[in-house]
Amino acid sequence: MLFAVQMTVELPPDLDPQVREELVTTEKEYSQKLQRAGKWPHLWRVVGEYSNLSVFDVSDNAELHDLLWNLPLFKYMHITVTPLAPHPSALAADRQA
Ligand SMILES: O=C(O)CC1=CCC(=O)O1
Repeated sequence: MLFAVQMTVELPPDLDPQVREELVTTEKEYSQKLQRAGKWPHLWRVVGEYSNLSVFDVSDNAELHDLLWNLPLFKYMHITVTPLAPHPSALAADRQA
């Protein structure tokens, strides 16, 4: 199942810089592990915002929930999830859900 997920990061301005660095580093490691596993096939920056637009390829809602819940930056994110279905006019196979 494919889901479009937008994650907008809102770190507290007074967050300790070292904590911030550790969070960003562990977030990168976590996301790259999932990208290599094929669970997170698209990760795009939303231009001009501390936000990304991602596509997840997971078995079900529960798997997506677990992956998002375990994001190191989860508690500093506003997340919206959009379930995707195949579009009848889509040509590219990788655009099918
Ligand atoms: O920078 C972001 O958009 C948050 C994020 C998600 C995966 C990652 O590496 O950073």
